[in-house]
Amino acid sequence: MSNTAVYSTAMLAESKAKPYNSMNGKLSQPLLQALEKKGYGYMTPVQEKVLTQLPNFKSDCLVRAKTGTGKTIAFLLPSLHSVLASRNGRAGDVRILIVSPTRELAMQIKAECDMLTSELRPAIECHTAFGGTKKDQNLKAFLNGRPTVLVATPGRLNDYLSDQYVAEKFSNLHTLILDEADTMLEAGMCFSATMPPNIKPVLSKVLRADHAEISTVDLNETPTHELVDQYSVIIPTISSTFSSLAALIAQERQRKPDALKAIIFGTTANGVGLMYDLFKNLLGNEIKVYELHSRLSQPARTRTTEDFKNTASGLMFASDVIGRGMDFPNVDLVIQVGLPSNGEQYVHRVGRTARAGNNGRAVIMLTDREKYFLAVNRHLPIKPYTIDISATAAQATPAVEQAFSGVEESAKQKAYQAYLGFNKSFCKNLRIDNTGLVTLANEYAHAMGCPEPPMIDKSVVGKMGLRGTHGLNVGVVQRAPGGGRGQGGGGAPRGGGQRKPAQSGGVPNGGTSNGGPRPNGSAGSKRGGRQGGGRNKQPA
Ligand SMILES: Nc1ncnc2c1ncn2[C@@H]1O[C@H](COP(=O)(O)OP(=O)(O)OP(=O)(O)O)[C@@H](O)[C@H]1O
Repeated sequence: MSNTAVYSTAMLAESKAKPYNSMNGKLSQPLLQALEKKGYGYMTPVQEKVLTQLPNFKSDCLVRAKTGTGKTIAFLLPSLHSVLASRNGRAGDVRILIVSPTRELAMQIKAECDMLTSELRPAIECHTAFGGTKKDQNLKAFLNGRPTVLVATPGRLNDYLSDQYVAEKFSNLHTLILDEADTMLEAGMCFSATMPPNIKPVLSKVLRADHAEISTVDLNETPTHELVDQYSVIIPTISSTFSSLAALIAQERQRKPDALKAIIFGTTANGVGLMYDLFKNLLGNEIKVYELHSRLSQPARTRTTEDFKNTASGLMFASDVIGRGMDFPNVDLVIQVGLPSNGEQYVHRVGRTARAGNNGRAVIMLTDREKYFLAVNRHLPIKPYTIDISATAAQATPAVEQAFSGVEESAKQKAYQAYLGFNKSFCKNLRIDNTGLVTLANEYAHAMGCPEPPMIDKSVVGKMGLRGTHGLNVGVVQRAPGGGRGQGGGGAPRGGGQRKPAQSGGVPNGGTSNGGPRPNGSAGSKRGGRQGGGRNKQPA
């Protein structure tokens, strides 16, 4: 399903975009036929520039264009065309390697590639390789098949390349594409909406010195889309987060009572899981509520991605596994709760709405302490939210408290721990010391309805550098078998949070691996597929 063809074709035609049929004879005919079948009659600006301004389709190239403007097709078309035109290399070799920062984006790129190659006879194969899936099965299909195109995430790609036999299949590589290159290079052709200056020196290792540079973004212009109205809501303290979010969602739902489709980003996977639990209790009878983050099993992530792509309305609570590149049709609204890691992350999240020419809205909700983000990122077109939601937030408090009484204590414990871990790295910006951080986290716990601060395992406290900090409830956290998240779903407290004497020293099952300042951080598994912690290399 796609919202884009109808809009884009009309809008692109109106804006005098170049029609794809002008590429007859220059681009492989079956590729053009596939575009026509899909209803993509005109090039988006980035596609036009890549297809008409590159010295040739084999040129190294750095491309920068705003989010949601069709970069995927812009890199797939020239690389597919030139591989089809060259046709040398052994059958079964990978000719185009696309490195993607997340699994969800890898699957989306494969879908776009399959669409473009659907008219080719014989067909060419596009494979994926990413974590959370059965490696042996994927590898067998990869080795026995003819994976002309491979879309991979860095960890699994590294696995493949470290096996010499498997690496052989890459020896005739024609094109390397780094999608979302700025994240990829923290870790051919490079494509991104943002390009922080510290990435530039690394680019010279990937691209030839004479590489082409294509940008559809004025360098002084903000990379967010002009079609997104962006607002900030400043709340006095963290303790009103949940009631303010409830009030904000209620306010935004009034704009589209029957069919709001929104993504709500949180800062950590477990914090997102908690918001999902809360809002499922609060609004689950009125609107579909989804969660997507790294603590879910891969099948659950894949299913939710598909469901949310296809739904007309719903609230998706998400971490940065879908912060970049993901194309969910018709998202009306993006809400960010808490600090994004930086301005680029803010921009990419906002880019999940107003895609392919649709309008969208974005709201960032920050506490008074966190509002420095707006000053630091003054170039972003964020205006104060036009409606004062403080009164409705106060009215929403009893319902939020009631909904929290049905949320598992272990979910609150994990969200609390993740909050500490995430904000530890922002202490300086927030102008707080360790005691101040714990005070904030305890306010957050209070807002979740915890009568006292949830217990933190003493080893986690050590890893976070919070040993001896006043206000922490330190002990040895025991997880229920299987990682501490129950299988049932009835909301009864279980799992984490049982107290044992701190000196007993037993390392809890899976509870200690994410204590540091990395976003999205503590362990657990959950009904509906939330997983045990620590092993996931994916962001968020
Ligand atoms: N020429 C076109 N005509 C109509 N729709 C198009 C065209 N090109 C791309 N689209 C559609 O526009 C949407 C956005 O494209 P895409 O996901 O490639 O954006 P992007 O620039 O990579 O965004 P991001 O920076 O967020 O990764 C997709 O649904 C895609 O299929």
